[in-house]
Amino acid sequence: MTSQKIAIMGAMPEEIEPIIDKLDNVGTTVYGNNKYYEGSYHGQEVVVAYSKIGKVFATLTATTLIEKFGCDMLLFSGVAGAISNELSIGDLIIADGLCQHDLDITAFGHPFGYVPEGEVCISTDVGLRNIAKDIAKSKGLTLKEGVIATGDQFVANEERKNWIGTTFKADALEMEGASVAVVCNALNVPFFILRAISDSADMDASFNFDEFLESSAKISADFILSMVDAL
Ligand SMILES: Nc1ncnc2c(CN3C[C@H](CCSCCOCCO)[C@@H](O)C3)c[nH]c12
Repeated sequence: MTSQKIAIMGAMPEEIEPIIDKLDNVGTTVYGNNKYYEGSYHGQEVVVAYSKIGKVFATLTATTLIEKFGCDMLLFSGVAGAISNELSIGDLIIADGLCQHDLDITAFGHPFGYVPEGEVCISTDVGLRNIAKDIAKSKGLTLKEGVIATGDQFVANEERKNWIGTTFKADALEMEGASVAVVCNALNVPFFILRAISDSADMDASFNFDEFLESSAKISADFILSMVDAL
Protein backbone atom coordinates (compact mmCIF):
# COMPACT_ATOMS: atom_id res chain seq x y z
CA MET A 1 0.00 0.00 0.00
CA THR A 2 1.33 3.43 -0.86
CA SER A 3 0.22 6.69 0.77
CA GLN A 4 0.45 8.26 -2.65
CA LYS A 5 -2.58 9.22 -4.74
CA ILE A 6 -2.83 7.12 -7.91
CA ALA A 7 -4.33 8.42 -11.16
CA ILE A 8 -5.90 5.78 -13.39
CA MET A 9 -6.70 7.03 -16.86
CA GLY A 10 -8.28 5.70 -20.01
CA ALA A 11 -9.50 7.35 -23.19
CA MET A 12 -12.97 5.80 -23.55
CA PRO A 13 -15.71 5.02 -20.99
CA GLU A 14 -15.32 1.29 -21.66
CA GLU A 15 -11.69 1.49 -20.58
CA ILE A 16 -12.42 2.81 -17.07
CA GLU A 17 -15.91 1.44 -16.29
CA PRO A 18 -14.47 -1.92 -15.10
CA ILE A 19 -12.31 0.10 -12.68
CA ILE A 20 -14.96 2.51 -11.39
CA ASP A 21 -17.27 -0.46 -10.72
CA LYS A 22 -14.71 -1.76 -8.19
CA LEU A 23 -14.09 1.48 -6.27
CA ASP A 24 -15.36 2.33 -2.78
CA ASN A 25 -16.50 5.73 -1.46
CA VAL A 26 -16.76 7.17 -4.96
CA GLY A 27 -17.26 10.89 -5.34
CA THR A 28 -17.32 12.71 -8.67
CA THR A 29 -16.00 16.10 -9.71
CA VAL A 30 -16.82 17.73 -13.02
CA TYR A 31 -13.97 19.91 -14.27
CA GLY A 32 -12.84 21.08 -17.71
CA ASN A 33 -15.67 19.27 -19.52
CA ASN A 34 -14.66 16.02 -17.89
CA LYS A 35 -15.76 13.89 -14.93
CA TYR A 36 -13.24 12.66 -12.34
CA TYR A 37 -14.06 9.74 -10.05
CA GLU A 38 -12.37 9.97 -6.64
CA GLY A 39 -12.47 6.93 -4.43
CA SER A 40 -10.49 4.05 -3.05
CA TYR A 41 -9.55 0.57 -4.17
CA HIS A 42 -8.69 -1.85 -1.36
CA GLY A 43 -7.92 1.21 0.77
CA GLN A 44 -5.70 2.84 -1.86
CA GLU A 45 -6.68 6.40 -2.83
CA VAL A 46 -7.31 6.70 -6.59
CA VAL A 47 -8.67 9.23 -9.05
CA VAL A 48 -10.09 7.75 -12.27
CA ALA A 49 -11.10 9.43 -15.52
CA TYR A 50 -11.44 8.82 -19.23
CA SER A 51 -10.11 11.65 -21.37
CA LYS A 52 -12.13 11.16 -24.57
CA ILE A 53 -10.29 10.14 -27.72
CA GLY A 54 -7.01 11.60 -28.98
CA LYS A 55 -3.83 13.33 -27.86
CA VAL A 56 -5.34 16.72 -27.00
CA PHE A 57 -8.06 15.38 -24.70
CA ALA A 58 -5.55 13.00 -23.13
CA THR A 59 -3.14 15.85 -22.44
CA LEU A 60 -5.86 17.87 -20.70
CA THR A 61 -6.96 14.99 -18.50
CA ALA A 62 -3.44 13.88 -17.57
CA THR A 63 -2.50 17.44 -16.61
CA THR A 64 -5.70 17.86 -14.57
CA LEU A 65 -5.19 14.57 -12.72
CA ILE A 66 -1.76 15.78 -11.64
CA GLU A 67 -2.17 19.53 -11.20
CA LYS A 68 -5.72 19.73 -9.83
CA PHE A 69 -6.14 16.35 -8.10
CA GLY A 70 -2.54 16.06 -6.92
CA CYS A 71 -1.93 12.53 -8.18
CA ASP A 72 1.59 11.24 -7.55
CA MET A 73 1.68 8.62 -10.32
CA LEU A 74 -0.40 7.85 -13.40
CA LEU A 75 -1.42 4.42 -14.69
CA PHE A 76 -3.04 4.28 -18.14
CA SER A 77 -5.34 1.37 -18.98
CA GLY A 78 -6.90 0.70 -22.35
CA VAL A 79 -6.82 -1.07 -25.68
CA ALA A 80 -4.50 -0.82 -28.66
CA GLY A 81 -4.01 -1.93 -32.22
CA ALA A 82 -1.33 -4.55 -32.73
CA ILE A 83 1.64 -3.93 -35.02
CA SER A 84 3.85 -6.82 -33.89
CA ASN A 85 2.64 -10.18 -35.16
CA GLU A 86 3.49 -11.56 -31.72
CA LEU A 87 0.41 -9.71 -30.41
CA SER A 88 -3.07 -11.20 -30.77
CA ILE A 89 -6.44 -9.85 -29.62
CA GLY A 90 -6.57 -9.82 -25.80
CA ASP A 91 -2.78 -9.87 -25.40
CA LEU A 92 -1.13 -7.34 -23.08
CA ILE A 93 1.62 -4.87 -23.86
CA ILE A 94 3.36 -2.36 -21.62
CA ALA A 95 5.33 0.49 -23.12
CA ASP A 96 8.95 1.06 -22.27
CA GLY A 97 8.73 4.04 -24.60
CA LEU A 98 6.15 5.94 -26.61
CA CYS A 99 6.36 8.08 -29.75
CA GLN A 100 4.08 10.32 -31.80
CA HIS A 101 3.81 8.80 -35.26
CA ASP A 102 1.91 11.79 -36.70
CA LEU A 103 4.37 14.46 -35.54
CA ASP A 104 6.25 15.47 -38.68
CA ILE A 105 8.66 18.33 -39.38
CA THR A 106 10.83 16.18 -41.64
CA ALA A 107 10.78 19.08 -44.14
CA PHE A 108 13.48 20.60 -41.92
CA GLY A 109 15.58 17.46 -41.86
CA HIS A 110 14.36 16.19 -38.49
CA PRO A 111 13.32 12.56 -37.96
CA PHE A 112 9.63 11.62 -37.83
CA GLY A 113 8.22 12.15 -34.32
CA TYR A 114 10.78 14.81 -33.37
CA VAL A 115 10.42 18.52 -32.59
CA PRO A 116 13.14 20.74 -31.08
CA GLU A 117 13.52 20.34 -27.29
CA GLY A 118 11.43 17.19 -27.52
CA GLU A 119 12.38 13.53 -27.95
CA VAL A 120 11.13 10.93 -30.40
CA CYS A 121 10.66 8.24 -27.75
CA ILE A 122 9.40 9.17 -24.27
CA SER A 123 10.22 6.67 -21.52
CA THR A 124 7.92 5.21 -18.86
CA ASP A 125 8.75 4.41 -15.25
CA VAL A 126 10.97 1.34 -14.96
CA GLY A 127 9.89 0.60 -11.38
CA LEU A 128 6.25 0.38 -12.37
CA ARG A 129 7.15 -1.78 -15.36
CA ASN A 130 9.03 -4.17 -13.07
CA ILE A 131 6.00 -4.44 -10.77
CA ALA A 132 3.88 -5.30 -13.81
CA LYS A 133 6.35 -7.99 -14.88
CA ASP A 134 6.32 -9.55 -11.41
CA ILE A 135 2.50 -9.60 -11.43
CA ALA A 136 2.42 -11.16 -14.90
CA LYS A 137 4.87 -13.83 -13.79
CA SER A 138 2.87 -14.61 -10.65
CA LYS A 139 -0.33 -14.87 -12.70
CA GLY A 140 1.23 -16.84 -15.54
CA LEU A 141 0.33 -14.08 -17.96
CA THR A 142 2.34 -13.10 -21.03
CA LEU A 143 3.24 -9.42 -21.00
CA LYS A 144 4.99 -7.93 -24.00
CA GLU A 145 7.18 -4.87 -23.47
CA GLY A 146 7.86 -2.54 -26.36
CA VAL A 147 7.33 0.78 -28.07
CA ILE A 148 3.78 2.10 -28.42
CA ALA A 149 3.13 4.64 -31.18
CA THR A 150 0.52 7.34 -30.63
CA GLY A 151 -1.26 9.43 -33.25
CA ASP A 152 -4.52 11.24 -33.82
CA GLN A 153 -5.89 8.65 -36.21
CA PHE A 154 -7.60 5.30 -35.92
CA VAL A 155 -5.30 3.13 -38.03
CA ALA A 156 -7.12 0.59 -40.19
CA ASN A 157 -4.62 0.23 -42.99
CA GLU A 158 -1.86 -2.38 -43.33
CA GLU A 159 0.45 0.03 -45.16
CA ARG A 160 0.15 2.80 -42.54
CA LYS A 161 0.49 0.27 -39.71
CA ASN A 162 3.65 -1.21 -41.23
CA TRP A 163 5.12 2.25 -41.85
CA ILE A 164 4.58 3.13 -38.19
CA GLY A 165 6.07 -0.19 -37.10
CA THR A 166 9.16 0.23 -39.26
CA THR A 167 9.70 3.95 -38.67
CA PHE A 168 9.39 3.82 -34.87
CA LYS A 169 10.15 0.14 -34.18
CA ALA A 170 6.72 0.13 -32.56
CA ASP A 171 4.83 -2.99 -31.46
CA ALA A 172 1.40 -1.42 -30.94
CA LEU A 173 -0.44 1.81 -31.68
CA GLU A 174 -3.15 3.95 -30.12
CA MET A 175 -4.17 7.61 -29.81
CA GLU A 176 -3.25 8.93 -26.35
CA GLY A 177 -0.26 7.34 -24.64
CA ALA A 178 2.65 9.46 -25.86
CA SER A 179 0.91 12.70 -24.93
CA VAL A 180 0.29 11.42 -21.38
CA ALA A 181 3.94 10.37 -21.22
CA VAL A 182 5.06 13.89 -22.17
CA VAL A 183 2.85 15.40 -19.45
CA CYS A 184 4.03 12.98 -16.76
CA ASN A 185 7.70 13.39 -17.69
CA ALA A 186 7.38 17.20 -17.69
CA LEU A 187 5.66 17.18 -14.28
CA ASN A 188 8.01 14.51 -12.87
CA VAL A 189 5.23 11.99 -12.19
CA PRO A 190 5.92 8.26 -12.69
CA PHE A 191 3.96 6.98 -15.71
CA PHE A 192 2.92 3.47 -16.67
CA ILE A 193 0.80 2.38 -19.61
CA LEU A 194 -0.79 -1.01 -20.23
CA ARG A 195 -2.86 -1.81 -23.30
CA ALA A 196 -4.75 -4.97 -24.29
CA ILE A 197 -5.01 -5.63 -28.01
CA SER A 198 -8.45 -5.01 -29.58
CA ASP A 199 -7.49 -5.24 -33.25
CA SER A 200 -4.56 -5.40 -35.67
CA ALA A 201 -4.83 -1.91 -37.20
CA ASP A 202 -5.63 -3.48 -40.57
CA MET A 203 -8.66 -3.51 -42.88
CA ASP A 204 -10.64 -5.45 -40.24
CA ALA A 205 -9.65 -3.09 -37.43
CA SER A 206 -12.94 -1.25 -37.01
CA PHE A 207 -14.94 -4.49 -36.88
CA ASN A 208 -12.55 -6.16 -34.45
CA PHE A 209 -12.35 -3.00 -32.36
CA ASP A 210 -16.12 -2.88 -31.97
CA GLU A 211 -16.24 -6.58 -31.12
CA PHE A 212 -13.32 -6.72 -28.68
CA LEU A 213 -13.18 -3.24 -27.10
CA GLU A 214 -15.13 -4.23 -24.01
CA SER A 215 -13.44 -7.58 -23.36
CA SER A 216 -9.92 -6.28 -24.03
CA ALA A 217 -10.52 -3.15 -21.94
CA LYS A 218 -11.54 -5.38 -19.02
CA ILE A 219 -8.38 -7.48 -19.35
CA SER A 220 -6.32 -4.31 -19.09
CA ALA A 221 -8.44 -2.89 -16.26
CA ASP A 222 -8.18 -6.05 -14.16
CA PHE A 223 -4.40 -6.03 -14.53
CA ILE A 224 -4.17 -2.35 -13.58
CA LEU A 225 -6.13 -3.08 -10.39
CA SER A 226 -3.60 -5.82 -9.59
CA MET A 227 -0.94 -3.14 -10.02
CA VAL A 228 -2.72 -0.92 -7.49
CA ASP A 229 -2.76 -3.80 -5.00
CA ALA A 230 0.99 -4.26 -5.50
CA LEU A 231 1.98 -0.60 -5.01
N1 LIG B 1 -6.41 0.57 -34.78
C1 LIG B 1 -6.30 1.52 -33.82
N2 LIG B 1 -5.82 2.74 -34.16
C2 LIG B 1 -5.67 3.70 -33.21
N3 LIG B 1 -5.98 3.53 -31.91
C3 LIG B 1 -6.44 2.31 -31.54
C4 LIG B 1 -6.85 1.80 -30.29
C5 LIG B 1 -6.76 2.51 -28.96
N4 LIG B 1 -7.82 3.54 -28.68
C6 LIG B 1 -9.13 3.14 -29.08
C7 LIG B 1 -9.86 4.42 -29.48
C8 LIG B 1 -10.24 4.35 -30.97
C9 LIG B 1 -11.15 5.48 -31.32
S1 LIG B 1 -11.99 5.27 -32.86
C10 LIG B 1 -13.46 4.40 -32.45
C11 LIG B 1 -14.42 5.30 -31.70
O1 LIG B 1 -15.76 4.84 -31.85
C12 LIG B 1 -16.70 5.67 -31.12
C13 LIG B 1 -18.14 5.29 -31.50
O2 LIG B 1 -18.35 5.56 -32.87
C14 LIG B 1 -8.88 5.52 -29.19
O3 LIG B 1 -9.06 6.03 -27.87
C15 LIG B 1 -7.55 4.83 -29.30
C16 LIG B 1 -7.27 0.52 -30.50
N5 LIG B 1 -7.12 0.18 -31.83
C17 LIG B 1 -6.61 1.27 -32.48
